[in-house]
Amino acid sequence: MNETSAAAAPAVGAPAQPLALQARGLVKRYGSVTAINGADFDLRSGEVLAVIGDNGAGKSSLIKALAGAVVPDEGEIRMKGEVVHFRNTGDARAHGIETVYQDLAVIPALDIASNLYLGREIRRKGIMGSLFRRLDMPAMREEASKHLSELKIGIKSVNQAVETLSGGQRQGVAVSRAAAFGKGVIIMDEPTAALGVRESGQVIELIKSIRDRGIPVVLISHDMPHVFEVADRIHVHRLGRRAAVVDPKQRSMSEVVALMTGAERPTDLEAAGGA
Ligand SMILES: Nc1ncnc2c1ncn2[C@@H]1O[C@H](COP(=O)(O)OP(=O)(O)OP(=O)(O)O)[C@@H](O)[C@H]1O
Repeated sequence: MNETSAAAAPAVGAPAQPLALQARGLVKRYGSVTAINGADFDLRSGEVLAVIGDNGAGKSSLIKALAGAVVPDEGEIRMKGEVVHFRNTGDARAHGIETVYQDLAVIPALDIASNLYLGREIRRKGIMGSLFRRLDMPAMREEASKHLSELKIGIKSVNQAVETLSGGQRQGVAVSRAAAFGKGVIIMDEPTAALGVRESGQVIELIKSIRDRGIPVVLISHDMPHVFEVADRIHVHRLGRRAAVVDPKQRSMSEVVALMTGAERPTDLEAAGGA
């Protein structure tokens, strides 16, 4: 167990730390399809929680509910113990939840600094900003450089257009944007799916840097080696709900895949949400 997850597990007798993000009994139906079928979810402070499951298991629907992109029909979501109601992604963002989707949502023709501050631009001080809505580009560039270097993303200039970057670097910009604003939770949906080996490795390092800064990360991934490299715990999703929470130090990759497909049954402790 690493230091951060050790910190999340309170000593015997110590008051339990509220979970960074928690859900109980979430349900989401689309007509006759039940995408989320009574799902529970627990994210501890300072951990990387991998969410895995077969195609159609309902991972994306769960994550969308946690990110405000889908409003569940039933169930409860809490942040640090407080019940929250997300009507849209803006509500979740206002609570510090940032999501990096697979399709990234970066604008290739814009430079890195503008991409980082997309929709949250810094305006110039005084009347130029308040009335004429002029952007404070120097401030945005300076801040953008700081965010990139904090995560050790090696990009020469934030004036560079995103279309000139490699896939891994683009992913780095999207992750930096999430890390710059996601003070509560960062959710990443298949961040390495479209990347090569070296670039995937860089994204895994980024996830570790974010955890090291104390921000918990939810990582949806089909890539078991990545999951086992970076996750503190693994949430196994099956048939629209949480089937188990697994400690990657206690289980092999093939066992976890068997839990995911239903070929193997979880222990009672794993089925109840793990240790
Ligand atoms: N907007 C929607 N309308 C109708 N059905 C939907 C909608 N979104 C998801 N579903 C259905 O809900 C189920 C769960 O889908 P979801 O995308 O959440 O699964 P997933 O585990 O993320 O799958 P994958 O790994 O293939 O992306 C599927 O049967 C899917 O077809």
